[in-house]
Formats: sequence, C-alpha cells, structure tokens
Amino acid sequence: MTQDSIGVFGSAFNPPTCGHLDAIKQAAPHFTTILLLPAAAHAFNKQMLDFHSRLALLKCFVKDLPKLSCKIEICGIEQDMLSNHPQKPVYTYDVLKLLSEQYAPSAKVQFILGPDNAKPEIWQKFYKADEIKQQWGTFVVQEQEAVRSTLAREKLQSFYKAEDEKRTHIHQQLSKILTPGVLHYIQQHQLYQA
Ligand SMILES: Nc1ncnc2c1ncn2[C@@H]1O[C@H](COP(=O)(O)OP(=O)(O)OP(=O)(O)O)[C@@H](O)[C@H]1O
Ligand SMILES: O=C(O)c1ccc[n+]([C@@H]2O[C@H](COP(=O)([O-])O)[C@@H](O)[C@H]2O)c1
Repeated sequence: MTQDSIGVFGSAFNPPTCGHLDAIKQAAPHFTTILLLPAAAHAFNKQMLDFHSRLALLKCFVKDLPKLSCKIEICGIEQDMLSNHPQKPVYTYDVLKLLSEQYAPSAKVQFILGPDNAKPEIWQKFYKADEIKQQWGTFVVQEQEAVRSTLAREKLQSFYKAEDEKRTHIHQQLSKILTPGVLHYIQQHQLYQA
C-alpha cells in the first residue's frame, strides 16, 4: 500500500491571496492532499478578522483554484481546538499531533510554510519547532509572487476611501492580489474597511 501524503498549510488567510495560491501551486505536486487550516488563535497573537468571515473567504478562494494535481480541503480543526481550550493559542505542534493521529498510519503529514516563517530566527519561535521538524518535517515554498495579506488589506482600505475614478484603478490592482471570488465577497460584505 502506498502512503498518502498530507500537506498541512496553516495561515491566517486574512484574507487568502494570490500569494497563498502560488504557495499551494508549488506544494501541490508533492502531496496527495493539501489541508488549508485557517488560524483560530495565533501563537504570535496576530490580530485577524473573525474566524467565520475568514472561513467564508477561504471557501470562495477554494472555488477559484485552478485544477491541481492534489486534493484541496479546508480543515477547521483549529477552531475546534480553540473551543476545547479557549485560554491558550493553537500551536502548530498540537495541530500536527491531532491530524497525524487522525490520518496515521495510512498517511504521512507534513507542515507547509513560506520562506519568512522558515527563517531560523522565526522558526525557532514556533512552539516545539525542533520536534515538528523531527516528527513530521516541513515543506518550504518560495516567495515567487510578492503578494501578502497585509498588502491586500492596505489596498482595500484605500479602495473604500477613494473617489470613483481612483477606485477603478485600485480595483484593478486588487484583482492581481486577490482571486475573483474572494474580492467579490470582500466588497459585497464591505470587509477590511478599518
Ligand atoms: N506570496 C507568498 N509566497 C510564499 N508563501 C507565502 C506567501 N504569502 C504567504 N505565504 C506563506 O503562507 C503562510 C501563511 O501566511 P500568512 O497568512 O501569514 O500570510 P501573509 O500574507 O504573510 O499575512 P500577513 O500579511 O497578514 O502577515 C506562511 O507560511 C507564509 O510564509
Ligand atoms: O505553533 C506556533 O508556535 C506558531 C507560531 C506562529 C505561527 N504558527 C502557525 O503558522 C501558520 C502561519 O503563520 P503566520 O504567522 O504566517 O500567519 C499558521 O497556521 C499559524 O497558526 C504557529
């Protein structure tokens, strides 16, 4: 029996961007399934839009994905973990432990991350960073698209403030940062105004 490989891609997805899309495209050939895990309570205390809005955005994002060589699934395990232990952040180590109990022995679980988090000075701040590498391993993607959620949030704020003429220009820029369904959902629900 060949073992399935599960890539665990954790992110704030605040919002999901074309940068995340590029990361997924890089990882796709190396896994049978990639799980997309929206963060529930970030270990570095990153402030994020509420979980349910980000989950809705992630569903739009997944609908926008091109056909890939692996399955893509959204996994809400972090929210369940937070409900069970509301006082503490959700650590990647604990997520991987739970997921590997769920998928083992038929599948191998690995953590997917970008180059910023892979830098030793950042990586060593992850809870049980060495154990993560030892027990599951990491798959590091490159940054080929200079697109980040921060940039999307900044552009969205300028969009809401701008006059009509300038709005069209910012909308064009946003359509290079966000996938169509995500951009539509954000504007329909007026998210990221402040
Ligand atoms: N353009 C990109 N290329 C490669 N990896 C990326 C890219 N954008 C994000 N990632 C990776 O995706 C994971 C989750 O990223 P995260 O949700 O922090 O995105 P972000 O765009 O950096 O967010 P923010 O700007 O809000 O800090 C991280 O491991 C990060 O390195
Ligand atoms: O476990 C930790 O200590 C830890 C510290 C920082 C980030 N993480 C997770 O790593 C993923 C990407 O984080 P970030 O900071 O790039 O949004 C996301 O799933 C976070 O929950 C996890």
